[in-house]
Order: sequence, then C-alpha cells, then structure tokens
Amino acid sequence: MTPAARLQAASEILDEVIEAAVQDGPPADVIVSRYFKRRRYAGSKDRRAVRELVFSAIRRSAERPASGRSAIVGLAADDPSLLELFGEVRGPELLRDSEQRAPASLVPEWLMAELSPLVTRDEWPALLERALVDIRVNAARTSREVVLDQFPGAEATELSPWGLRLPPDSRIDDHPAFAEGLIEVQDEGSQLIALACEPRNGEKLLDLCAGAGGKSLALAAAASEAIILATDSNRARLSKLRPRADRARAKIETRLLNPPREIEELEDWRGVADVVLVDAPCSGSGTWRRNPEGRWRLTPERLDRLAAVQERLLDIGAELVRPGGRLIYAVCSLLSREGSGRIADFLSSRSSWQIQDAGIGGGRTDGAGRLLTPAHDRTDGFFVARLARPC
Ligand SMILES: C[S@@+](CC[C@H](N)C(=O)[O-])C[C@H]1O[C@@H](n2cnc3c(N)ncnc32)[C@H](O)[C@@H]1O
Repeated sequence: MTPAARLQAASEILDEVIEAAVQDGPPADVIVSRYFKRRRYAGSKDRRAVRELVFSAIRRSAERPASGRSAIVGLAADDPSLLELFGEVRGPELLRDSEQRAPASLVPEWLMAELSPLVTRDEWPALLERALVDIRVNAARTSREVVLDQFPGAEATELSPWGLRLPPDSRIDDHPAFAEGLIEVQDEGSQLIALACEPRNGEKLLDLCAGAGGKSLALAAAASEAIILATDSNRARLSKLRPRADRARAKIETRLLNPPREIEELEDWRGVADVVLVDAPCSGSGTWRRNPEGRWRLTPERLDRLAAVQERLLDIGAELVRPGGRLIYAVCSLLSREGSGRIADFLSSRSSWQIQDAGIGGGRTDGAGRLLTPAHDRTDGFFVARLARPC
C-alpha cells in the first residue's frame, strides 16, 4: 500500500470505530483486524502503519469526531507530511477549503468536572500515553527473581511484590513461562487491587465481578489454599477463566450469575465471605491509554447507568461479607462519582462499617479510598477502597 492508501484505509476504519462507539459495537482493535482480514493483500508493515494512524487519531481527539475523514484531517493538521497525501491516487480526496477537522483534546469537555481533583491538568497527557507491559508472577509456583532472569530488560515493579515491567513490545504469549502458567499479563494497578484484598489461606474469597478472572488468579496465586469463587453475569468472559486457572494450576470455582437474581444465586455465600471483591463495571477512564476510544463511547446516560449498577453490586457485596469480613471496591476509573463518591454514598447508609487502609503502598488518599493514576503511579488508573463489616 502507498502512504496515501494507508491514510485512506485509516479514514475508513475510523468511520467504523465512530459507528461502533455510537452503537456499542466492537473495540477499535477488533475493527482494525477485521478490516485487514478482508484485505489480504496488505502486508504486516501496512497493517502496522495503518493501525498507528488509527490509534494516533483516536488518541488525538477526546470528543467523537464527525467522521473518519475529519479525524485524519485533524491528524494532518499536526503532521504536515500527511497533508501531501490528500488527492493522491488511492489516497483521501483533496482537502477542501475550510474543511472540518476534529479538534485535539485529551479529556471530553463534559467529563472534566467529573475527574477526581487529584487528576490535575498536568496529569492528563499521561492518561493517553502508551501503556507499559506488566506481568504478574504466579507466586504460588515460582518467584519474581527466577522469572526476572528469563526476561531481558525486565525490572521488578515498585508497588506490587509480584510484578515485572517489561520493555515495550515484549511478546509474552509465546514464552514458555506463560504456557506453563508461571506468569500472566496484568497491569501493576490490577495486581494492587488483589493485594488490597489481603487474601489468606483458608479464607473464603468471592470475586463478584470476576470477568475473565485476572484478579481471581492473582488472589489464588497469593493464597493457594483459599476457597475462591469467581462470579460474573457475562458467560463469554467468565468462560475464559477456566483455561487460565488450569494453566496456573489455581483452585477457583466459577458461577454464572443472572441479574437481578444474584443474591438468591449466592445464598450459600450470604454473610459468610471473609472477603468480597467488587471490581465493578465502570467508565474505564483509568484505562484510556489502552482503550482511548472509550472516551467516544461514554455518554452522560451511560455513566448514570454504570453508577446505578455499581451501587447495586456494592449492596450485593455487602450482603455476602461476614461480620468482621472485608469488602473491597475497585473501579478502573478516575471519576469521583464512580470512586470516592460511590463509597461516600455507601457509607452514608452504613455508618457502622469501618474504612480500612487499602494496604497497597501506592496511590493517594481519595475520600475513603486510594486513587492510582498513570502519572503518579505509572499504573492504570484505579480507585480502591477497603471496608470492614461491623462484628
Ligand atoms: C471491570 S470488569 C471486571 C474485570 C475483572 N475483575 C478482571 O480483573 O479482569 C466488570 C465485570 O462486571 C461484570 N458484571 C456486570 N454486572 C454484573 C452483575 N450484576 N453481577 C456480576 N458481574 C457483573 C461484567 O460482566 C464485567 O465482566
């Protein structure tokens, strides 16, 4: 493909990404792969170059652009070498005078006031920087020191005792340590959420929103003799946990939940869990560096719906914790409403619950919990709070 054809391809893909953001369709990564499945003639360099253009355009605009073309016109405004490609054969059509270009910004205007006050403007660029490659060592079966020697250029993470940070573009899925279940790809921030649970052998741990089980696996690695139940309402996601647990040789039970019947379906866990982790669905504003088009998907209505789900899941989690047990609430969000505000609401009707230190070393105090941010902690953004049920 010529450079002009690559730019035109990026424009077409961005049209699909914009459409998917409105319709709650597939993520940008999937759209890029699908586009090239239909165009086998494109080589790996073409794919890489087009992908880079697509993601640069997504990162550049916090607000959803009017079209793929306006997104690449915006890109070209910052990079004049792209301007020359408009009007070339197979390239985008010639630029018209006063053509609309997507404005450049980091945070959607309507969301600025929702960000935690800790996320000051000087932190915003880090929200869109390239994410680092972190792995978690399966502490039940090996040690960080042993794995460190197997990855040239790796460094131990500062906050998580189980983490290694690898050089950018490191491949993990074809490494023998991965096949043997000795490592998992996991951002240091996610590792710290499992650490905040302080899992102990013999305890009953419930990961209520386990998804594909990233945090359940970290809990099992830290306390291999704990009784762990991983639940989720999404069958496809939860089904990914089984093979991962087998690879890690982790003992984790799974149970699919059918809202709104979660409490009935968890009757046997009511009031008996030592730990309940509620890693709730959220805006994903702490992971924009991995999913920058998340900014295009979020709307005030969607945020309201997420807030209602978070409130419900916290109520459910609270029912399951035993007296004296701990409830850990986490969101990969930097919005106060989903983090410190959510816990303030929770505590307003449960004044006897105690706020505990999250015990994670990193982050900063944000209301009753701690906030990890990409700029301050070099992790994905997370809010985490640990609460103890009164005896
Ligand atoms: C932030 S993700 C969890 C990520 C996961 N803990 C991990 O470490 O990879 C939130 C999850 O909550 C799940 N969820 C949403 N509503 C739920 C409900 N009512 N009961 C249980 N899980 C729910 C979603 O399907 C999603 O997998």
